[in-house]
Amino acid sequence: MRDQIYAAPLPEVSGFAFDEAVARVFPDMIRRSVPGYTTIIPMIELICARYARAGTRLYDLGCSLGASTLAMRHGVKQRDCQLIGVDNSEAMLSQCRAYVEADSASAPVELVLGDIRDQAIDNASVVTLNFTLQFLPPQDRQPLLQTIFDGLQPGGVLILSEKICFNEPEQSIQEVLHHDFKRANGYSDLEISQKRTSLENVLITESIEAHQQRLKAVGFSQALVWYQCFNFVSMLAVKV
Ligand SMILES: C[S@@+](CC[C@H](N)C(=O)[O-])C[C@H]1O[C@@H](n2cnc3c(N)ncnc32)[C@H](O)[C@@H]1O
Ligand SMILES: O=C(O)C(=O)C[C@]1(C(=O)O)C=C[C@@H](O)C=C1
Repeated sequence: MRDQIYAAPLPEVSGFAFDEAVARVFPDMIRRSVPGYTTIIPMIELICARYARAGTRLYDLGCSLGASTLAMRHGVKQRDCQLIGVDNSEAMLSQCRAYVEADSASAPVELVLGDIRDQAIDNASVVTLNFTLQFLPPQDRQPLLQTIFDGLQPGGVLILSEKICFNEPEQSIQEVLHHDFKRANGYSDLEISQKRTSLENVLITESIEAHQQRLKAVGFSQALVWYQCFNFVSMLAVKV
Protein backbone atom coordinates (compact mmCIF):
# COMPACT_ATOMS: atom_id res chain seq x y z
CA MET A 1 0.00 0.00 0.00
CA ARG A 2 1.23 3.48 -0.93
CA ASP A 3 2.18 5.88 1.87
CA GLN A 4 -0.08 8.95 1.63
CA ILE A 5 -0.10 9.80 5.35
CA TYR A 6 1.24 13.33 4.84
CA ALA A 7 -0.16 13.91 1.32
CA ALA A 8 -3.03 16.21 2.32
CA PRO A 9 -2.52 19.37 4.39
CA LEU A 10 -3.03 18.54 8.08
CA PRO A 11 -4.53 21.16 10.43
CA GLU A 12 -1.98 20.06 12.99
CA VAL A 13 0.97 17.71 12.43
CA SER A 14 1.28 15.43 15.44
CA GLY A 15 4.43 13.62 16.55
CA PHE A 16 5.34 10.59 14.44
CA ALA A 17 4.06 7.29 15.90
CA PHE A 18 4.28 3.69 14.72
CA ASP A 19 0.50 3.24 14.74
CA GLU A 20 -1.97 1.25 12.58
CA ALA A 21 -1.85 3.79 9.75
CA VAL A 22 1.96 3.69 9.57
CA ALA A 23 2.07 -0.12 9.89
CA ARG A 24 -0.26 -0.45 6.87
CA VAL A 25 2.08 1.50 4.56
CA PHE A 26 5.42 0.90 6.29
CA PRO A 27 7.25 -1.14 3.60
CA ASP A 28 6.47 1.57 1.02
CA MET A 29 7.25 4.41 3.47
CA ILE A 30 10.67 3.17 4.55
CA ARG A 31 11.74 2.14 1.03
CA ARG A 32 10.87 5.60 -0.38
CA SER A 33 12.23 7.53 2.65
CA VAL A 34 15.51 5.90 3.62
CA PRO A 35 18.26 6.01 0.99
CA GLY A 36 19.98 2.64 0.99
CA TYR A 37 17.31 0.73 2.93
CA THR A 38 16.84 -1.71 0.03
CA THR A 39 20.60 -2.37 0.02
CA ILE A 40 20.99 -2.60 3.79
CA ILE A 41 18.37 -5.36 4.24
CA PRO A 42 20.12 -7.96 2.01
CA MET A 43 23.51 -6.99 3.51
CA ILE A 44 22.13 -7.74 7.01
CA GLU A 45 21.50 -11.26 5.70
CA LEU A 46 25.08 -11.50 4.50
CA ILE A 47 26.54 -10.10 7.75
CA CYS A 48 24.49 -12.63 9.76
CA ALA A 49 25.74 -15.46 7.59
CA ARG A 50 29.28 -14.45 8.57
CA TYR A 51 28.83 -13.67 12.27
CA ALA A 52 26.06 -15.98 13.55
CA ARG A 53 27.42 -18.74 15.76
CA ALA A 54 25.82 -22.15 16.36
CA GLY A 55 23.78 -22.34 19.55
CA THR A 56 23.40 -18.57 20.01
CA ARG A 57 20.62 -15.99 19.87
CA LEU A 58 20.16 -13.24 17.28
CA TYR A 59 18.16 -10.19 18.31
CA ASP A 60 16.37 -7.68 16.09
CA LEU A 61 15.50 -4.68 18.29
CA GLY A 62 12.71 -2.56 16.77
CA CYS A 63 11.80 -5.21 14.25
CA SER A 64 8.71 -3.45 12.79
CA LEU A 65 7.25 -5.74 10.12
CA GLY A 66 10.24 -8.05 10.29
CA ALA A 67 12.20 -7.08 7.17
CA SER A 68 15.49 -7.11 9.10
CA THR A 69 14.37 -10.12 11.20
CA LEU A 70 13.69 -12.21 8.10
CA ALA A 71 16.95 -11.11 6.48
CA MET A 72 18.74 -12.34 9.63
CA ARG A 73 16.74 -15.57 9.59
CA HIS A 74 17.72 -16.25 5.97
CA GLY A 75 21.35 -15.42 6.67
CA VAL A 76 21.70 -17.87 9.54
CA LYS A 77 22.97 -21.24 8.34
CA GLN A 78 24.48 -22.30 11.68
CA ARG A 79 22.79 -24.93 13.84
CA ASP A 80 20.55 -24.25 16.83
CA CYS A 81 20.22 -20.48 16.43
CA GLN A 82 17.21 -18.66 17.77
CA LEU A 83 15.91 -15.28 16.58
CA ILE A 84 14.18 -12.77 18.84
CA GLY A 85 12.36 -9.78 17.35
CA VAL A 86 11.25 -7.00 19.70
CA ASP A 87 8.93 -4.07 19.05
CA ASN A 88 6.62 -2.03 21.26
CA SER A 89 4.11 -1.27 18.50
CA GLU A 90 1.22 -3.73 18.60
CA ALA A 91 0.23 -2.74 15.05
CA MET A 92 3.71 -3.50 13.75
CA LEU A 93 4.18 -6.73 15.65
CA SER A 94 0.86 -8.33 14.68
CA GLN A 95 1.68 -7.74 10.97
CA CYS A 96 5.20 -8.99 11.60
CA ARG A 97 3.82 -12.23 13.02
CA ALA A 98 1.93 -12.87 9.76
CA TYR A 99 5.06 -12.26 7.66
CA VAL A 100 7.14 -14.58 9.84
CA GLU A 101 4.51 -17.33 9.60
CA ALA A 102 4.39 -16.99 5.81
CA ASP A 103 8.20 -17.18 5.56
CA SER A 104 9.82 -20.47 4.69
CA ALA A 105 13.18 -20.31 6.54
CA SER A 106 13.54 -22.72 9.41
CA ALA A 107 15.30 -20.98 12.34
CA PRO A 108 12.80 -20.38 15.16
CA VAL A 109 11.62 -16.79 15.66
CA GLU A 110 10.20 -15.45 18.90
CA LEU A 111 8.41 -12.10 18.66
CA VAL A 112 8.23 -9.99 21.81
CA LEU A 113 5.81 -7.09 22.23
CA GLY A 114 7.76 -4.84 24.54
CA ASP A 115 10.23 -2.05 25.06
CA ILE A 116 13.75 -2.79 23.80
CA ARG A 117 15.08 -1.08 26.97
CA ASP A 118 13.57 -3.92 29.02
CA GLN A 119 14.80 -6.75 26.79
CA ALA A 120 17.38 -9.11 28.27
CA ILE A 121 20.21 -9.90 25.85
CA ASP A 122 21.94 -13.18 26.49
CA ASN A 123 24.23 -15.54 24.56
CA ALA A 124 23.96 -13.34 21.45
CA SER A 125 26.09 -13.53 18.32
CA VAL A 126 24.30 -10.81 16.30
CA VAL A 127 22.15 -7.90 17.45
CA THR A 128 20.48 -5.55 14.94
CA LEU A 129 19.20 -2.03 15.54
CA ASN A 130 18.06 -1.10 12.03
CA PHE A 131 16.86 2.52 12.32
CA THR A 132 15.59 2.08 15.88
CA LEU A 133 18.14 3.63 18.29
CA GLN A 134 17.33 7.05 16.76
CA PHE A 135 13.86 6.88 18.35
CA LEU A 136 15.14 6.45 21.93
CA PRO A 137 15.77 9.50 24.13
CA PRO A 138 19.54 10.14 23.85
CA GLN A 139 20.14 9.41 27.56
CA ASP A 140 18.70 5.90 27.12
CA ARG A 141 21.05 4.95 24.29
CA GLN A 142 24.26 4.15 26.20
CA PRO A 143 22.55 1.89 28.79
CA LEU A 144 20.91 -0.10 25.95
CA LEU A 145 24.20 -0.41 24.06
CA GLN A 146 25.89 -1.57 27.27
CA THR A 147 23.23 -4.28 27.74
CA ILE A 148 23.81 -5.37 24.14
CA PHE A 149 27.60 -5.43 24.51
CA ASP A 150 27.37 -7.40 27.77
CA GLY A 151 24.96 -9.92 26.19
CA LEU A 152 27.13 -10.58 23.14
CA GLN A 153 29.51 -13.51 22.99
CA PRO A 154 33.15 -12.73 22.11
CA GLY A 155 33.28 -12.28 18.33
CA GLY A 156 29.66 -11.09 18.31
CA VAL A 157 28.47 -8.01 16.41
CA LEU A 158 25.97 -5.19 16.55
CA ILE A 159 24.56 -3.91 13.25
CA LEU A 160 23.52 -0.31 13.90
CA SER A 161 21.74 1.67 11.16
CA GLU A 162 20.84 5.29 11.80
CA LYS A 163 19.86 8.60 10.27
CA ILE A 164 22.77 10.88 11.18
CA CYS A 165 23.61 14.58 11.35
CA PHE A 166 26.70 16.59 10.40
CA ASN A 167 28.24 19.98 11.06
CA GLU A 168 27.38 22.70 8.58
CA PRO A 169 27.86 23.04 5.68
CA GLU A 170 27.69 19.25 5.20
CA GLN A 171 24.35 18.98 7.04
CA SER A 172 22.56 21.19 4.49
CA ILE A 173 24.12 19.41 1.52
CA GLN A 174 23.20 15.93 2.76
CA GLU A 175 19.70 17.02 3.80
CA VAL A 176 18.94 18.55 0.39
CA LEU A 177 20.08 15.31 -1.27
CA HIS A 178 17.89 13.26 1.09
CA HIS A 179 14.89 15.41 0.17
CA ASP A 180 15.78 15.00 -3.52
CA PHE A 181 15.71 11.23 -2.91
CA LYS A 182 12.23 11.50 -1.40
CA ARG A 183 11.02 13.72 -4.26
CA ALA A 184 12.43 11.28 -6.82
CA ASN A 185 10.40 8.58 -5.05
CA GLY A 186 7.17 10.51 -5.54
CA TYR A 187 6.85 12.47 -2.28
CA SER A 188 5.63 16.06 -2.68
CA ASP A 189 7.18 19.06 -0.93
CA LEU A 190 4.14 19.10 1.39
CA GLU A 191 4.64 15.45 2.33
CA ILE A 192 8.35 16.03 2.95
CA SER A 193 7.72 19.08 5.08
CA GLN A 194 4.86 17.60 7.17
CA LYS A 195 6.81 14.36 7.79
CA ARG A 196 9.79 16.43 8.84
CA THR A 197 7.66 18.33 11.36
CA SER A 198 6.22 15.06 12.72
CA LEU A 199 9.72 13.64 13.28
CA GLU A 200 10.95 16.70 15.24
CA ASN A 201 11.89 15.65 18.79
CA VAL A 202 10.88 12.06 17.92
CA LEU A 203 13.77 11.00 15.67
CA ILE A 204 16.89 12.52 17.24
CA THR A 205 20.00 12.20 15.08
CA GLU A 206 23.61 12.17 16.20
CA SER A 207 26.89 12.36 14.27
CA ILE A 208 28.82 9.28 13.14
CA GLU A 209 31.56 10.29 15.59
CA ALA A 210 29.11 10.44 18.53
CA HIS A 211 27.88 6.94 17.66
CA GLN A 212 31.40 5.59 17.31
CA GLN A 213 32.56 7.14 20.59
CA ARG A 214 29.63 5.64 22.50
CA LEU A 215 30.13 2.20 20.91
CA LYS A 216 33.77 2.32 22.00
CA ALA A 217 32.77 3.56 25.47
CA VAL A 218 30.58 0.50 26.09
CA GLY A 219 33.42 -1.79 25.03
CA PHE A 220 33.26 -2.47 21.27
CA SER A 221 36.75 -2.63 19.82
CA GLN A 222 35.61 -1.81 16.29
CA ALA A 223 32.80 0.51 15.21
CA LEU A 224 33.08 0.85 11.47
CA VAL A 225 30.79 2.35 8.87
CA TRP A 226 30.12 -0.33 6.27
CA TYR A 227 27.47 1.70 4.38
CA GLN A 228 26.48 5.30 3.89
CA CYS A 229 24.05 7.02 1.55
CA PHE A 230 23.59 10.73 2.26
CA ASN A 231 22.52 11.14 5.92
CA PHE A 232 21.87 7.44 6.52
CA VAL A 233 24.53 5.00 7.65
CA SER A 234 24.92 1.47 8.84
CA MET A 235 27.71 0.53 11.23
CA LEU A 236 29.19 -2.73 12.37
CA ALA A 237 30.41 -2.86 15.96
CA VAL A 238 32.53 -5.87 16.87
CA LYS A 239 33.16 -7.37 20.31
CA VAL A 240 36.55 -9.04 20.43
C1 LIG B 1 12.22 2.54 11.60
S1 LIG B 1 11.45 1.24 12.41
C2 LIG B 1 12.57 -0.14 12.23
C3 LIG B 1 12.61 -0.78 10.87
C4 LIG B 1 12.97 -2.24 10.87
N1 LIG B 1 14.07 -2.56 11.75
C5 LIG B 1 13.28 -2.69 9.46
O1 LIG B 1 14.44 -3.01 9.17
O2 LIG B 1 12.36 -2.71 8.62
C6 LIG B 1 11.61 1.53 14.13
C7 LIG B 1 10.81 0.54 14.98
O3 LIG B 1 11.26 0.64 16.31
C8 LIG B 1 10.15 0.50 17.17
N2 LIG B 1 10.50 1.14 18.45
C9 LIG B 1 10.81 2.44 18.67
N3 LIG B 1 11.11 2.63 19.97
C10 LIG B 1 11.00 1.41 20.57
C11 LIG B 1 11.16 0.95 21.92
N4 LIG B 1 11.54 1.79 22.89
N5 LIG B 1 10.95 -0.36 22.18
C12 LIG B 1 10.58 -1.21 21.21
N6 LIG B 1 10.41 -0.83 19.92
C13 LIG B 1 10.61 0.46 19.61
C14 LIG B 1 9.00 1.16 16.45
O4 LIG B 1 7.74 0.70 16.91
C15 LIG B 1 9.31 0.78 14.99
O5 LIG B 1 8.60 -0.36 14.61
O1 LIG C 1 14.04 11.03 8.09
C1 LIG C 1 13.04 10.86 7.43
O2 LIG C 1 12.54 11.73 6.77
C2 LIG C 1 12.46 9.53 7.43
O3 LIG C 1 11.43 9.38 6.88
C3 LIG C 1 13.22 8.46 8.09
C4 LIG C 1 12.45 7.34 8.75
C5 LIG C 1 13.49 6.48 9.51
O4 LIG C 1 14.68 6.70 9.38
O5 LIG C 1 13.05 5.58 10.23
C6 LIG C 1 11.47 7.83 9.71
C7 LIG C 1 10.31 7.18 9.99
C8 LIG C 1 9.89 5.99 9.23
O6 LIG C 1 10.16 4.88 10.04
C9 LIG C 1 10.62 5.81 7.99
C10 LIG C 1 11.79 6.49 7.75
